[in-house]
Amino acid sequence: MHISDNSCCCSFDECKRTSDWLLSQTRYRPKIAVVCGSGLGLLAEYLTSKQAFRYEDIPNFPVCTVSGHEGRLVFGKLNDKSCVFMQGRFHLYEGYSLCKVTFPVRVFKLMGVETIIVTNASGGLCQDFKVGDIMIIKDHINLPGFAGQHPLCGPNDERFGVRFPTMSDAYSEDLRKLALDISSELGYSSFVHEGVYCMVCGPNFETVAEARLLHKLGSDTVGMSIIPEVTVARHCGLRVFGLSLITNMVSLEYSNEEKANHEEILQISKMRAEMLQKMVHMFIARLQGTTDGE
Ligand SMILES: O=P(O)(O)O[C@@H]1C[C@H](O)[C@@H](CO)O1
Ligand code: HPA
Repeated sequence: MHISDNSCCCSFDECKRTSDWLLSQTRYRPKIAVVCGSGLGLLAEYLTSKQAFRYEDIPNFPVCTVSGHEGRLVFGKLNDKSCVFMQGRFHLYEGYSLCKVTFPVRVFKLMGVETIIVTNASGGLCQDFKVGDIMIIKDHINLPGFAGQHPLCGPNDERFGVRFPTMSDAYSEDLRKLALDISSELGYSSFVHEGVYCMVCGPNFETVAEARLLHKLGSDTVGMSIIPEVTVARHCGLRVFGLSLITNMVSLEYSNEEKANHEEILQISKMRAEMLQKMVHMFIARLQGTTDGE
């Protein structure tokens, strides 16, 4: 029998080695981490007193291979709070194992991070959504997980979390409520929704039949990321908040001439980055229990 073993590259000791290296290179001790999705690296722009590391310079870190993902880890301050932003993430379709895809989450945990904010670009399936809308992730459908592509497969290391973690409360209700309040204060309520995100492996965009299936399953949006990160974050006890930008509407009809493409997705992300930025910044400012000394 084949037993997948993640201990090769993402064991506790490997994560600790990277975490110790980062702690030795920066005086920041962030309690908040933000993962920037496709074209959303601008979210880190307003950090003050920035200190950035290229992924290739960080021991054990994977590197980004997709455009719109800069590949930099940026530490800095937002509203007097230390934060670390990942400008670029890793995807299963790039050929990385899911333990590599989620490696930074465990490194953050060992560095003392308590809350992780994940963002991404996704295709809209819910017919009430429009391109440019923002979805607060309420729940998810882990399709690769159903098919055995799961970041927690293999021996479980209890130092990170339990063998059988619960996922029914993956996206903190308090944090979702906070984000809804902020959207209303910013006047964004007409284009901010709550919904269910579904992950596919990619890299191809969905066929019409697949899109119809995902819609029928209860997915409001579909994308190629976030869920492995969220699963590993919950496994090791981090609080999770997720935002997905609807960069395209997925075709549910054969007659639809519009086809999703990565360049347009990046264009929409850039156009809406400022609004996401405002939401994320206000959100961080209001996060309880994240004040720090450094
Ligand atoms: O990292 P995210 O999920 O934002 O990236 C999305 C999914 C694909 O990587 C890419 C498709 O354009 O954008
Ligand atoms: N499908 C899958 N992933 C995506 C999409 C999509 O339509 N848009 C952005 N990421």
